Amino acid sequence: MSSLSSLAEEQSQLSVIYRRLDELRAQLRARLAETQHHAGGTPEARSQRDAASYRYAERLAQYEAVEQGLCFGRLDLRDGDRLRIGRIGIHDSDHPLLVDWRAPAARPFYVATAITPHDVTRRRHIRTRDRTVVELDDEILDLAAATDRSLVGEAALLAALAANRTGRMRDIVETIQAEQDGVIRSEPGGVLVVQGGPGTGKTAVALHRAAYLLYTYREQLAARGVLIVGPNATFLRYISQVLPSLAETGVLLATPGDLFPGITARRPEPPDVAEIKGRSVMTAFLAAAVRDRQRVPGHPREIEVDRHVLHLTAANCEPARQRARASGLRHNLARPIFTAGVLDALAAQVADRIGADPFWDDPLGEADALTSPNLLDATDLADIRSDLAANPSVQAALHSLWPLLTPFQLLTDLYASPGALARAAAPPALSTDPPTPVSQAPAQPLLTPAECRLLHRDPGGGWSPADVPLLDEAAELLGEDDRVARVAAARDLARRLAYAQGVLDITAGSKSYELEDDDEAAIPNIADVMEADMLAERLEEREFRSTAERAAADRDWVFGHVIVDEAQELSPMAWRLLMRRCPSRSMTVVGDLAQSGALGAPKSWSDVLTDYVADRWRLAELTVSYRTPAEIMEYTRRVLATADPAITPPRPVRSTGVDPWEATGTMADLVARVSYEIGSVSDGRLAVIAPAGHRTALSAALPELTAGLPPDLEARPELTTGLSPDLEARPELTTGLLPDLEARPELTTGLLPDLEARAVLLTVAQAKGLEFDTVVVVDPDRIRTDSPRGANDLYVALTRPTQRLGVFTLLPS
Ligand SMILES: Nc1ncnc2c1ncn2[C@@H]1O[C@H](COP(=O)(O)OP(=O)(O)OP(=O)(O)O)[C@@H](O)[C@H]1O
Repeated sequence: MSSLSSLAEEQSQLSVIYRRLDELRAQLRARLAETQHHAGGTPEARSQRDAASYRYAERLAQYEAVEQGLCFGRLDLRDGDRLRIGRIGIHDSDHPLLVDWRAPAARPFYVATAITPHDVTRRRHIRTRDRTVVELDDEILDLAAATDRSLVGEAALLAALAANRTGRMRDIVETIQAEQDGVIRSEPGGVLVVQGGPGTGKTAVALHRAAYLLYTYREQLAARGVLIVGPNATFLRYISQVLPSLAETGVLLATPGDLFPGITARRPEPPDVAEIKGRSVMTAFLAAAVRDRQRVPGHPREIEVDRHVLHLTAANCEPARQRARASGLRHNLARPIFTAGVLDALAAQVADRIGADPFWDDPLGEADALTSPNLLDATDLADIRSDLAANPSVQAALHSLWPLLTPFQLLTDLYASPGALARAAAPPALSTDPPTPVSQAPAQPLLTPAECRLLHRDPGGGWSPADVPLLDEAAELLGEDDRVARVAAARDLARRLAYAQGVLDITAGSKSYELEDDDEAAIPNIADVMEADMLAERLEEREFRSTAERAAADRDWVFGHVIVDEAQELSPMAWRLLMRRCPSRSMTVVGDLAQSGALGAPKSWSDVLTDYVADRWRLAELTVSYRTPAEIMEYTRRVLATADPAITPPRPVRSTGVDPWEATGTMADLVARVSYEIGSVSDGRLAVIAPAGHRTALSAALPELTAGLPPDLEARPELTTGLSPDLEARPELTTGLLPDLEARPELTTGLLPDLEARAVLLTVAQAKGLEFDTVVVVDPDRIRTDSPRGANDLYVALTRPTQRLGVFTLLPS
């Protein structure tokens, strides 16, 4: 019970903090208006203004985002000092009013105990509603009264855990526990693996770690950005409010399907196809597919050029192919070497015809006999070559032998051709090039004929998430022929240099007329301090874009830190892609091996990481389940034992006194059960988790389960945009969030379940990482048998509720 005087004291201090926040917001609004008021000016001035505007808007968004729960804690220190802890740091002149939760000074709020008090005598949790203090919860850190309780701020924590869910994840900044704090504040270098059972706060910790790293290592990370990878778009929507509420906006949230700029890969695909595409052998498979596009004619081909019939043969193309391959350049970059070689061979044929010296072998013409048999000189040959290069028939022949390829074209052609698939899969020993030494044992094919058949598909229809790492691998193998872009950039630089030189000439020229006074002559002129190239660089016209936006658009972008959530789901090929985006290997890998539903899932974290960092990674384990009450945890034990007997389930922190129920019956019985649960969930959320095969029947029987496509969709346009209404109204908070969904609303219609609805129908894959007050799992046996990793899927489904669990077996109708 909070005493009235304590409440009044906290209220008065809270009002001071909010007053200061209002002042800071007003200052920022004024500065923002000032920069937006100016228009025109030099490109440099415009660019600087845009950057300043962006900074002010971003800061303002941060100040707006912390309105709720701005101050949530107080530390009373042994020396009599008091620190108030909040979502951001706020100063009044040089006096700190509020300490940012990420600052070192705030750390004791999360880790101090009676036994290790860190100079804290009292920790106070302050609950507020809007700008009013509603409750205080004090812990006196007194060794005499110490118990072995391991929870920090237990009352506040249990209140947070018991609260109804909203369909959106909340931040946990007020009640972070000591083991979680250790992970959040771990240094950014190297790979940190965070392993923990369901509900141990892995996602929460990952998001708070991103906020912590951006705060503590801002210099280092702001320019390169932080990437957070989550399993699917529904999950990203679920977590998308956490970072803005922690006043951090500069993070790119993406699914693996978003990681190839220019496409949003959402094409559904059978798990066995995705599994094949995810195998590491696909690296060799794609390399073989690229080599297969570097051809020499199987049969001699004739090309007619200006009435000459020229011959393209394996013999005259093979040296060119070998030279191009030996260059070590990537396919598109090596192409000029190949085309040059073939053009030389064709030019030689033309030269033979038109330049042959008829008297070369004349026995009387001794002088002739010593010279070349051909009358054409090097210039003539060069002319012939360039005529040939411009000839459409020659161009078509070169294209068919060694085409310029995009990753999209390579994969589209490969999937569409059973022959190309078979050639790419052939064991290296059977491929003709390069020849394998006879002594070497013949290698296995990379894929079986049946697996190749699974990959076969017609062009069109979009890309699946499993295609994305293959597109990325293909981009690496093909390389980009950026000669045209480089020429354009050089021209642009020349233009800017000429302009800059003109500016300097004018200012230098004007100096001699204007500056007669010695004092004025001492004032440096732009021409004195800047060379033309420097000025040209500063005049570079740049559209201002945030780090997250630039990162999302650039395949070669290298992130400062990468956080992977539900990391157990990623395929070896997806890891290759992610490692390319983070050569520094500053990564946080968060997951639970026992929850993996993917075919070909890793058995250990070493399996995933050894190829990239050997054994140089560190492991942190989270052992306490905050989500799942003891009764439900106990019930799931049996399933976990079949999924992976070696795994110890996490320890629950609370119990609800409500045991899970089990029932068997018809669809009508299920409807009655679910309707009852919906009625009793009050303002919380319920999910029915069922095998995909039951989807149609269940949505017909239970229309209140929105099944991803709410019946009143027209009345709720916000559901079709992929952004929640509040984010739409606040574009600054959406920077980098779900950019693809914004641009492609059709993808969200019916594909993203509405988690904010009272009740929703989901498959296990859709429910991964989410949680609800009540969950009804339908047909557990079918979930178990639907996939080779069905026991893991069932474990995931059963561990989604925070309060109530029902398990219903449907009788066949
Ligand atoms: N310290 C904490 N204070 C308050 N709530 C917490 C705390 N830690 C975790 N939670 C809550 O517990 C729930 C589970 O957290 P989270 O989703 O991060 O777990 P997870 O380990 O990622 O689970 P899963 O593996 O099932 O996806 C969330 O509602 C989260 O807010």
